[in-house]
Amino acid sequence: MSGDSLLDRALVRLEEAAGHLQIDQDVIEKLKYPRETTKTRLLIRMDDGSRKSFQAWRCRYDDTRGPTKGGIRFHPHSTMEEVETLAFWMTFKCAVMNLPYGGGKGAVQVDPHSLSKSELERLSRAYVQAFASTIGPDRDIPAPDVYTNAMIMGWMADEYSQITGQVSPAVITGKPISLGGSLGRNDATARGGFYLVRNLASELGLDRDHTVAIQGFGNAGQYYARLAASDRNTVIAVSDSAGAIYRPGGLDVEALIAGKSSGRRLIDMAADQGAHAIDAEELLSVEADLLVPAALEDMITADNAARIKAKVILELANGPVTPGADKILNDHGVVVLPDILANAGGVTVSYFEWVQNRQGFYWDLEEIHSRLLKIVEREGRAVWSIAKERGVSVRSAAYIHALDRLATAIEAHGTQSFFAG
Ligand SMILES: NC(=O)C1=CN([C@@H]2O[C@H](COP(=O)(O)OP(=O)(O)OC[C@H]3O[C@@H](n4cnc5c(N)ncnc54)[C@H](O)[C@@H]3O)[C@@H](O)[C@H]2O)C=CC1
Ligand SMILES: O=C(O)CCC(=O)C(=O)O
Repeated sequence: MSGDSLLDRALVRLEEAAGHLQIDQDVIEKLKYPRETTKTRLLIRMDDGSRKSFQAWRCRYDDTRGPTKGGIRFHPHSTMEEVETLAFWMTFKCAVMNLPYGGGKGAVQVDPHSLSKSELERLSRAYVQAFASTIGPDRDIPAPDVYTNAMIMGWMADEYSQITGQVSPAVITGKPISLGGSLGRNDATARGGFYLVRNLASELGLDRDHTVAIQGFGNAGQYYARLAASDRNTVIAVSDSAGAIYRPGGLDVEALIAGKSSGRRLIDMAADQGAHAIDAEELLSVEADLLVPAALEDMITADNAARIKAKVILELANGPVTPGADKILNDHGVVVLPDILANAGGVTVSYFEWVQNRQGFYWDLEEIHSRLLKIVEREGRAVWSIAKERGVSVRSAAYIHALDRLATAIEAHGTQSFFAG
């Protein structure tokens, strides 16, 4: 790959995996470009009567294995390229877990914290109005991502039902339970990562009482902290967008979650916890056995990777480690459990939600957890075996596993279906 954009760097992983498989070059060519990206501006009325417009995108990267699937992000720095890269990752994530989906993603370039609740609702409804013909239960199925949540998914599902004149809960996942959401979707991203670490703990050299540092304290980070603490791990450092806190003896996770839900920043809770406020970057190099990036992409780079002391990195965020950092971590013996496997619990329980919506019959939490566990263990073990057998990183193994499935499906469709002439 020639350039150094986010998508170019993501495609490096595709090329690497392709080198390990006998795959038709047409397959690789197909996976290098998004199938369709739609861009629009959403125009909404603000509470004071003024008008504002926001750039928005939805990308359907590849639908060979099923309808495209992936979250919607509301973030002031979102770009079209970020959306396409996230949709590329979704394509591989769904294939790693063997879910019957392709990959998609969407975003609005907005700081949602600057909007009132009614402005946020109008923006969410405007997104669905703009993309009503892109999304659909058999075409493209959104879900929550950074700075979006169940409430927003509920508004979006409602808007879609109003537009189509039909109740269509399966068009969006991550909805409130009262609107057809699934039990267990709230902590599914963290739980999938937690099951993966627990299953591979002895191979990873992690004791039951290992220490954990978590970057990002939203849906993925908070639930990981809770699951880890309840399994006798010690959470020693956490961060949010305002800064990080560190206490070598362990933090009180439940108090931090309660504080965050009442609108406090982590650094404002440092004193209550007997913790030090540290530089956000310093969180990456604390003496923790496990480092969990759970914020945004490109956080661990060639510039800071050598300072990491953790034995294992669990990528709950999408794309937190750059290819340059991967090399350094590998040389230092740090094992990276890659995003497309580590954070796939979220989309897996989204799949369960979609299945339940379509069958109109809902499972209890025990069933959700046992189905998730089975898939994470099955695919996690398969990826681990590929890594050992081929002597490659866990990331390369996950890409090889996914690409094998994607190539089989692309070839089954027939390559003439997408190359004219
Ligand atoms: N929510 C989900 O189901 C899934 C989320 N992910 C990924 O997990 C990551 C986090 O997503 P969510 O937890 O859903 O988002 P969220 O919106 O619930 O939380 C994001 C958190 O990151 C923090 N943050 C933002 N910038 C930061 C920075 N520079 N340093 C430290 N913290 C920072 C925010 O303060 C907030 O605590 C993203 O990469 C997302 O794509 C992946 C799979 C599924
Ligand atoms: O739950 C989903 O469908 C997608 C979640 C997502 O956007 C992700 O895994 O990055």
